[in-house]
Amino acid sequence: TRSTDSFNYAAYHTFDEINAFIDNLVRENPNLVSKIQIGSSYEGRPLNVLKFSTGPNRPAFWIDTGIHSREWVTQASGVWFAKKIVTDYGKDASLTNTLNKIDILLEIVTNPDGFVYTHTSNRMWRKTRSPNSGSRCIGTDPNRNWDAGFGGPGSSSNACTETYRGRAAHSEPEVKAIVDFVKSHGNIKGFVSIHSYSQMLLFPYGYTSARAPNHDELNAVSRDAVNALASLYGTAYTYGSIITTIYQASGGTIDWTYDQGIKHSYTFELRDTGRYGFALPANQIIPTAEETWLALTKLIEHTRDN
Ligand SMILES: O=C(NO)N[C@H](Cc1ccccc1)C(=O)O
Ligand SMILES: [Zn+2]
Repeated sequence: TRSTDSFNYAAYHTFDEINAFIDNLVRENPNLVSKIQIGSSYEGRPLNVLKFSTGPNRPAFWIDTGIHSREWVTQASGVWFAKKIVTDYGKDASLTNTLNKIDILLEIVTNPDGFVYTHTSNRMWRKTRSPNSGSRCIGTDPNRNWDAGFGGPGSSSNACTETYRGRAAHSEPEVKAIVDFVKSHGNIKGFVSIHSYSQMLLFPYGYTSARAPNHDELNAVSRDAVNALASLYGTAYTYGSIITTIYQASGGTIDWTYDQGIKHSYTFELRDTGRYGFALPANQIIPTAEETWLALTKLIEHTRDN
């Protein structure tokens, strides 16, 4: 049997277990999956991206999970998405159509230093683990470190806060690696950064109340996506721009990708709405991943076809 067939998708896993899963998936699917190391974390861990591709020089759709390390249902969902893609290619018409036209790029452990820290030291760690000169406090919020309204309202200059933006835009190697990859790839058409929790589907902007030029398109696609998500287990999501739906936040991932020209940029906030929060029980991993995949499929199809 294939190792990734016996992997326990209904449990939370360590960084090493997820990296072993990644290598097994690549080995089992050499004609569909490859691993790209886009850089290294502050503490020297690999930043690994899975590439699902059936042909060269294609546009791509990016998904990242786990940029905030404590949001464990997101990395676990990323693992499930990876297995779903290799399972459904050649069987599901929509996914097969997608992968015959565009690539899917998936970074599962986007903040590995923080993720290891949540396993070893502090389950509630959110930020990176880089030191801050002049402070005893560790870490930068990787969802405030992007060069998009960087340093504006909705981020903190205090290294001891959860939303510390960092000494400069792209100061964090985990962020810089994605910035460099997006720029060098040059043909990423859709970008989704997955967080938990709140049950929301969000689109730009967070750093300004200005409407995104394609706001109506983003809103309509989000509506379709949350309706698809709810169709499975009835999980209710809200949706809208970051600043109107949650709060003002500067230096966020998808504001930067949007301003790079990636007009199909979204952020998910997965289950739940606060009962368990970041400590979502493992028995909700697969249901969460299944319903989220239905929404992701809508975003991917729209990007593929537009
Ligand atoms: O932390 C989370 N979710 O885990 N998201 C919030 C809200 C958010 C979402 C998307 C972009 C910017 C801001 C945050 O403070 O970063
Ligand atoms: Zn988050």
